[in-house]
Formats: sequence, C-alpha cells, structure tokens
Amino acid sequence: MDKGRTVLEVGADGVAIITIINPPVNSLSFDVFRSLKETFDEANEREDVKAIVVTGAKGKFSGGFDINAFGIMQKGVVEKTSPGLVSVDLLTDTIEGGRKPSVAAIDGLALGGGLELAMACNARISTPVAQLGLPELQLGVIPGGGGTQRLPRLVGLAKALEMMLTSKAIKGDEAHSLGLVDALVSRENLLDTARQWALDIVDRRRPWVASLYKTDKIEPLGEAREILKFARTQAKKRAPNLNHPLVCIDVIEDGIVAGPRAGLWKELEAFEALVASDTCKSLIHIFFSQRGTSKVPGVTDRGLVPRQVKKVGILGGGLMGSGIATALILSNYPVILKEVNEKFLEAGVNRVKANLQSRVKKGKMTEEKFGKTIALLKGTLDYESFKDVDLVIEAVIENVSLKQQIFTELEKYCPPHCILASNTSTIDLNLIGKKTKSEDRIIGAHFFSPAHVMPLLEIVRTKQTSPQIIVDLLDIGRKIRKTPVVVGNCTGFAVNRVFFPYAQAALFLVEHGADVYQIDKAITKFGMPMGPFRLVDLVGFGVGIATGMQFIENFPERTYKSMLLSLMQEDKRSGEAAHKGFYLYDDRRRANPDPEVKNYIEKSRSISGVTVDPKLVKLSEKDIIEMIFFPVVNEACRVLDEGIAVKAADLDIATVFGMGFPPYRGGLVFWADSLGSKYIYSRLAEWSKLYGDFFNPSAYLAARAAKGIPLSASVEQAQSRL
Ligand SMILES: C[C@H](O)CC(=O)SCCNC(=O)CCNC(=O)[C@H](O)C(C)(C)COP(=O)(O)OP(=O)(O)OC[C@H]1O[C@@H](n2cnc3c(N)ncnc32)[C@H](O)[C@@H]1OP(=O)(O)O
Repeated sequence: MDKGRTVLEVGADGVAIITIINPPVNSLSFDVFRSLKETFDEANEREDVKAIVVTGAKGKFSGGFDINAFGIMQKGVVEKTSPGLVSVDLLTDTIEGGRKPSVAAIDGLALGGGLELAMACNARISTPVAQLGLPELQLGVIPGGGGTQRLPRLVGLAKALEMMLTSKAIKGDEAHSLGLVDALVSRENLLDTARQWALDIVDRRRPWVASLYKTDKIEPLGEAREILKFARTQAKKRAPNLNHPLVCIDVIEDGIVAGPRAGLWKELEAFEALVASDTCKSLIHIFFSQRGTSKVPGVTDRGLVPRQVKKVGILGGGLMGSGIATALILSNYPVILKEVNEKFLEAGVNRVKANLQSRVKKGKMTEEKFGKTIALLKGTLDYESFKDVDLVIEAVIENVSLKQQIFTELEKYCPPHCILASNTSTIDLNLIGKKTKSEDRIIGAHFFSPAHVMPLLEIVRTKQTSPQIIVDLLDIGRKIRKTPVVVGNCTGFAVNRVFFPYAQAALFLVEHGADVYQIDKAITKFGMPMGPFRLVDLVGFGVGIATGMQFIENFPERTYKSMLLSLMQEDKRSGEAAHKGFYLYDDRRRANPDPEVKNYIEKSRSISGVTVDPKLVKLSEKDIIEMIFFPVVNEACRVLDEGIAVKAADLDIATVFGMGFPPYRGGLVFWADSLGSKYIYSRLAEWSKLYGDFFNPSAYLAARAAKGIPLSASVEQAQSRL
C-alpha cells in the first residue's frame, strides 16, 4: 500500500497546485517523494501550466522526512527512491532549477525535509503561526535534503547554526523577518497569495531566486570560519558524547569553501552514514517510544473520551505542590491551593509567584501574562471551594496516616466524579485509599521536582483505578505538556524503584574502596546529568534515607545497607541545601570535592564490617558504569516482570525524562539490549558470588540471558522463544 501521495490541480490562471497528502503530518515518505517527482515533472511539461505552488493538505505543509523510513534504511532495504536522488535530482534539479517557478505555501508545519522542500522552491509564503525548523539533529542525523546549504544562504550562518544545533523551530513571523519566508499572510489568503506570487515571478515582477546560489546573507569566509569555530566549541561543550553536531558544522563549512553543489553531495554522504549510527537508532527509538507512552493496552483502546477538567484543587503548597500548581496555571487551569494555615499558604502562593517571575526574568513571559496566569490561582484554608473541582492532587508530606485522613475528607467534600490523585513518590496507593469507598478514582500523579520544569508525569494506577480516570489524567498530562507514563502500583513505582540501586551501588562501591568523585565523573561522562553522589546531595539526605527505609522494608534481600548517609547527616552534612554533603557548595552552588568525606566513609566501612577490596579501588570507567547501571537494569527487569511497566519502551522514556538517562543511548533498556542480556547476566552473576545478593540477577534477566532474548521483547514474544 502506498504511504502518501501528492495531487496536482491546474487552475484557470495556469498555476499548478501540488498538494502533499500523507496524514497526520504530511511526512515525506518514499512514495511522497516519488509522487512529487511525477507531479513536478508533469507540471514542468504541461503547456497549460505557467507556475507551480506546493502545499500540504489540511493546514500542514509537512512534518519532514518520514521517520519510519529511517528504520527501512537502517535495515538496508533498497527503496524505490534513495535520499540521494531526492536532494539533488528532485529538490535541486527538478524543483529549484525547474523550467517553471515554484512557490511554497506554508501553514502549520514545515520541519526537516518539509522546510528543505520549501527552501528549494523559488519563494515561500507563510502564515505567521506556521512552525519552520530543521530538527534533524534531534534524531541523530543532519538535514539531508540540502538544509545545511540553503538555510545559511537564506538567514545567515549564525542563525542557521542556531536553528540546526538546537533543533528549535521558529514561527512564520520570525522566519519572515529573517528572510526565510518572503511574505506573511492569513490562512485564508495563503493559496491565493502564493498563486499570484508564482505568476509574478513568471512575469518578472518578483525575483526568481534559487536559494542554493544566494550570496547576500552568507558571511565572508574569514568571518564564517570564526562563527563555525565558536559553534564547534559550543557543540562539544553541550554534548561531548555526540559527533553528529560536529559533522553538521563540517558539512556547512564544506559548502562555504567548495561551493553549495559540492556541499550538497557532502551532506548526502554524511546523512547516509549517520542514519546507520547507534545515536540515530537510539534517538528514533526515543521519538516513537515517547509517542507510544500514551497508548495503554486495555485503557486507551476502549474508545473512552477524556472528560473536561475545569478546575483543579491542590493540597499542600510546598516545593511539589507549588510546582504542580505552576504547571497547571501555565496551561490555563484554574487552581485552588489549600494549606493548613495562613503562613504556609502565603509561602506556597509566593513559591508559585517566584516560579512565574523567573520566567518573566528570562524573557519567557510578559508582565501582562504573569498577571493573567497568577490570577488563575486562589488560596484557601478549607474545603469549601472543593465542591466543584474535577481533579484534586494531594502533595503533602509522605505520611501514610495523614494521606489517609486527607483522602477520606476529599471523598466527603469533592464531587463524586472528581479524580483523586496523589503525588506520593513511594507510598502504596492502596494504603492511601484504604479508608475510602472511592478506590476506582484514586490514582497517582507523580511529578518530578521541579514539577513545572521536569517533563515526566508518572501516572500510577492500582488494580481498582478505572480506565476513564487514567484516560482523563493522560489528557491533562498532554495538555500541561508532560510526557506521561502509565505504571502499576508498588514501592517506588517505576522510576524511583528502577533507580534505587543507582545510589545503592554507588554506596557499595565507595565502602569497598572506590572514589566518590571518580564515580560521579565516570557517570557524567557516560551522559547522566549528574553522578549518584551529586544527585543524593541535590535530593537531600533526609529524602535519601527515608526512601532507603521504604526499600529496606519492601526489598530487604537486595538492599545494600550502609550507614554513610546517616553518619554524614548526623554531622549536618545533609546535601546541597545545607551547603555540604558529598560536595561543598559555594554561594554560586558550585560543587567542590571535600577530602573530609573520606573520614565518614572509613567510619561507615567499619560499622558495616567491610574491608577495602583492591579490585574495586582502581576501577576502569567501564567497570564503574557497569557496576552502577547493571543493578539498575536488573531492577528494571523485575519491574517488567511484575507488569509495573507495560512495555520496555515506557521504561526507556521514564529513565530519559525522569532521571536524565542520555536519550542518545535510547533509554535504559534499549541501552542494556545493545550490550546484550547474556553479558549483563554474566557480570551480575559474577558480582553476586563475590559481593552478595545486592547483585543477584533477577529471574527475568536469567531467563532471557539463557536464550539470548532481548530484555525489551514483550512477554508474549519471549514466551514464543523460551
Ligand atoms: C532528509 C531530512 O532532512 C530528514 C528529516 O526530515 S528528519 C524528520 C524531521 N522532522 C521532524 O523531526 C519532526 C518530527 N515530528 C515532530 O516534531 C512532531 O511530531 C510534530 C511537531 C510534527 C507534530 O507534533 P504533535 O502535533 O504533538 O503530534 P505527534 O504526536 O508528535 O505526532 C502525530 C503523529 O505523527 C507522527 N509523526 C510526526 N512526525 C513524523 C514524521 N516526520 N514522520 C513520520 N511520522 C511522524 C507521530 O509519530 C505521531 O504518530 P502516532 O499518532 O501514530 O503516534
């Protein structure tokens, strides 16, 4: 079956309108490219056609190259059209160099290959709200349809580099002021203006421009080299593990030095090599997995329609509650924030104000918008105004009996349709709802701190939570621009539970002789935003110890028991907030190693009765990474085995968006599969013999390793092979 097409319609004015049709985003599949070639050839040949306008169906120009086709290319399947033919033969020779002028009429999206197609046209007309960008780097590749050559020639090198290296799209009005589009019009006038523009080019009333050969915007060689040098330094700093941003800069430079046509060929060569890279495979996995988290079997396939949420109640104005309130009012939800006394309430409201003010300071929000947004927040000390809320999110301290009391009160004061959510990060939701008769509408809405910034929303369902409530919360998650992941109920849910061994393994290693700062360095070099010790400092030892207790209670056989955090906390070294933990913090919150930490480690070692193991003192970076992450992978296996996560890809997304696992490694399980279940099992088995049950491989890992089955294979897939 064909994946997309274009249609050609010739008007009485002699303008051929070529429309791309490939829902939902008019992506450019091989079939669309083949069809574009046919319709452009036809339009160029037909006597009754004077000029050409290309546009996308249903208000979307094009979301770019069909990302599914990367998979086809990676498998080495030869397709009907190769991207090489697209960039030179189709875009450059047929469209840009065609016998008749072409104009792109852009509404909605012109991203990646979509913008490249538009740039190959001889002019571009856009709506002010259309989004134009080259986000290819986000997928581990560079633009492959001439984008590296045409964009710098249309908007100048510095802006083009910024757009490509950040993958951020710009709106039509900015594109107009930069010269990327030639005119801005309303949606209603888009096609008529584009038609007239095309005819004006024919009649020489407007210039017939080939962007590839424009010279007025591109900087002279010396200046260009300086800009490129700066961009290289920035790219290396921002993503030291990534090569493709540097390849992108090289290809741009090649085009400036050797000319744009040579640049096109360089671009193609680099594009094809990058498509086969592990980085590209990982980032494409992340792209589709992120969109897959909101497809929950047995829940989102029932045809349920999310109910409208008009008003939200939040209990607790602490760090989490105020962050959640901020996220909601930023998406225009009216919020009632409840606290226990005036002082706490004022502090909570002030936190929300401060969150918004920081956006104003950064220029992301106007004073006027600040006023409108904060007006959506109302404070209260009682439940009076909860009688018409559609959703409540409880965000008080982690205390079971307090939460139980709150939920019985909520049941009394909130309407019967209201979603009753808790932001607990560890407590069993069945316990929280135990004293109510509303267990079917109780759900976990676990945000990550700071809640208005961190992108993940862990939605926790119990066996009783109704599918409608899950569908409602998924919808709210999407509206507040979070990536939701639906998981089952257990201690720590998916993210905290999977990542618990991260700090545990680190504590094990230092008690056995490894160095705190070397561990953090190896882990940040791997691509985590911070190592386990820096993370414990950030979270605070109080939370670290309390979470540890939960795990000791629930998974005693595999918790590594260390006194190190308690010893340090006793000495008021409780993390970044106290200005000292594993690091010392200066006034600018810069973390500096502290030789004194050694004394605490020695004390803790003697309490645990552990001796230094010479093998663990001088570990290679690879060993550090494996000894920290394989226990994390092992726990992920248990979480999959118990059905807490429905699919491995959900854990990949949860680890990337909740813990900052490097997306270019594809998420935790994807990365583990790149190493192989057999290898991970053999390492853990070896360590469990040497160092005890903390490293004991799980049954799920053992079974998959025995048959060489990937950890990400679904239970059904695995069963058919076991
Ligand atoms: C040769 C060239 O230089 C190479 C390229 O062009 S690489 C591709 C460059 N393009 C991109 O990176 C754009 C990627 N897409 C996006 O950023 C966003 O999807 C978007 C801004 C287009 C739309 O966002 P939004 O409205 O939130 O919808 P979103 O849920 O993301 O996507 C809707 C559907 O379209 C699909 N889709 C989006 N872009 C796609 C693409 N380029 N190819 C294939 N499918 C795509 C999504 O997978 C999703 O499918 P689903 O409904 O089955 O899950």
